[in-house]
Amino acid sequence: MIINSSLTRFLRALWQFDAVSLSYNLLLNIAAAAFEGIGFMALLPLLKQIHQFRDDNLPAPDAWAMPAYLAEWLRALPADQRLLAMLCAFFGLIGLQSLLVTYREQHSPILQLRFVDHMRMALFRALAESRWRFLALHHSSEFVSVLTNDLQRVGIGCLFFLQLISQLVIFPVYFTVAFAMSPVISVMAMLMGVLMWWGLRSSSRASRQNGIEISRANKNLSNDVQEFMGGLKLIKIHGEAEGYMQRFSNVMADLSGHLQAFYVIRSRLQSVYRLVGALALAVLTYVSIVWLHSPPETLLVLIAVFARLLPQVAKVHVGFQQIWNMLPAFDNWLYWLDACREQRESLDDNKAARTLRDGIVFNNVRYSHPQSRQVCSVPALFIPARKTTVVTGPSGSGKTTFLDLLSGLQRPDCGSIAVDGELLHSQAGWRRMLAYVPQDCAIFDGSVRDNLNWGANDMADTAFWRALEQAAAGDFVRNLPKGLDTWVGERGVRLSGGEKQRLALARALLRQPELLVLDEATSALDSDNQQLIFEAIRALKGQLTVVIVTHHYYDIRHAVDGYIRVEQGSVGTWQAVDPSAENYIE
Ligand SMILES: Nc1ncnc2c1ncn2[C@@H]1O[C@H](COP(=O)(O)OP(=O)(O)OP(=O)(O)O)[C@@H](O)[C@H]1O
Repeated sequence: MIINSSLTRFLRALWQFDAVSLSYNLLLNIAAAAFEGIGFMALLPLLKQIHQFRDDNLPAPDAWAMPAYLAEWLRALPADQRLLAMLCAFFGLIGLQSLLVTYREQHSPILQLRFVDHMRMALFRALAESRWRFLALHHSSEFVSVLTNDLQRVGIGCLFFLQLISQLVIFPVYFTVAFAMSPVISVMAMLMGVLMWWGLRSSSRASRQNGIEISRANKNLSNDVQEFMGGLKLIKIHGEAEGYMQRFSNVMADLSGHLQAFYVIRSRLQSVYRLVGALALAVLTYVSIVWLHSPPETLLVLIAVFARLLPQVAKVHVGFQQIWNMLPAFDNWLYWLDACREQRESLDDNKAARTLRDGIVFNNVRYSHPQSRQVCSVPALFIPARKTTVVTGPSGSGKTTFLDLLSGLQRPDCGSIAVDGELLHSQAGWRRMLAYVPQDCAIFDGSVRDNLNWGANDMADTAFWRALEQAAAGDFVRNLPKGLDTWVGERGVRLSGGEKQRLALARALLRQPELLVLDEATSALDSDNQQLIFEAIRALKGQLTVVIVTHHYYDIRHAVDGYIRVEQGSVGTWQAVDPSAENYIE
């Protein structure tokens, strides 16, 4: 039941993806099967007349299993030419069929690859559009595993499914040929096949359960690899590699165990089919000769049909196992796709940015992290536009949480946040108005230019250099071996911490934001570099709204207009700064 509903969902998704291509693939399969069947039918009169073609004692045209005009024409030919004509026809039909099969074999993998790409893109998009609150609750390895391992398995399963169609289509053709030769034997063979299928039905459940275990083991492996790679530097420094090796070895043993179990299910099935198939063939041959006294040519065709049919039945059964095994991976994809779509944000990020005129008002806002008792409350706060505000408070007091609310990443549980009098979460284009520089500044593998551009390629170099100068990063980028085209490595490993943060600030400024949010963006800098950034922020004073979290608030006093104090999850009001006061923030 569970298997069937999963299969239905899979088929629906494939159909909805590209009904035309799927139908075309199906038609190719039917055509190839029909030609194979007709080729086989051509064998029938051929075999029937093998012992007759030298004399002219030919059967009547209606006994030739072909249209009467064709039988008449063949009868009129001399015996040797008749045989030659039939062999040519047989070869022609099989040739045509093999052309169709070749074409189908090319078409199916393309359809499968497109389908998997489509699934991957759908999940990517759903992830990108879902709420941060939901995403932050789940480990990224969950998504990584679905996007890589699970979808790869769905691809393999999909290919098996497309092949299965061709094998299923060929069944009735073979059966018709066999039935024309001997109805009794054919019905007996079919009953045996159905019995065998029924006897082996438990393998379907085993394959599906095994598929669930493989998905789980793959997710654990993704998780461990991600954590290992993320902490590699520290693991090496602390010499903790051995512990990880042990973890890897356990996770891999788990995964290989389940993969092996599936190979065992498959090979057992194949060997059962070989054995029972041989037995069935022996029984049918015996029945055919001893009880039914079938002529040798009928027996020959029957054996030929069953010799081809049996491996097909085995292939179909194994193909189904592969599909049952893949379905949990498909279900995983569907589960996360639906979950992400349910958490879709309604913000229309494509709307053009506006200006921030007056300021941002928080009114009785409360927010609590999911599965946590930590609450962030903002009873009444007004952040004036075009001012630079520093947010201070002890570690863990809720400063980042407050910035997440301000940037619209998190929605308040109650209360409201309004920008120029309009509710933040009903504002189209809010994200276009702001730029955010977090503690971990997310530099990705690519050139300096790629990082400034978020991988796109639509800005002039002059804009880059202007932003780099503003972020006090112009000198260091000029000194890089290839300037803007220098590769910075994975997570920017080829740059120092300070260089990464200045690059991230330049990238933020390139967006020409109305609101610039910096969350301890100078934490990795020495005092000289920090001073450079603070100078850059001072230069922006009055041009845009800046909100900056820093523990070095004394050093930035000349660059800011006001401050907000956060204590134990409670965000205070905006206070003007008097930089001349010795201890300006109480
Ligand atoms: N995703 C989360 N789920 C549950 N609790 C969280 C989550 N993020 C933060 N918290 C909790 O909320 C509280 C405030 O965290 P937050 O990161 O906002 O503090 P902070 O003032 O920015 O700290 P720091 O100065 O150390 O960066 C902390 O106690 C933290 O444990």
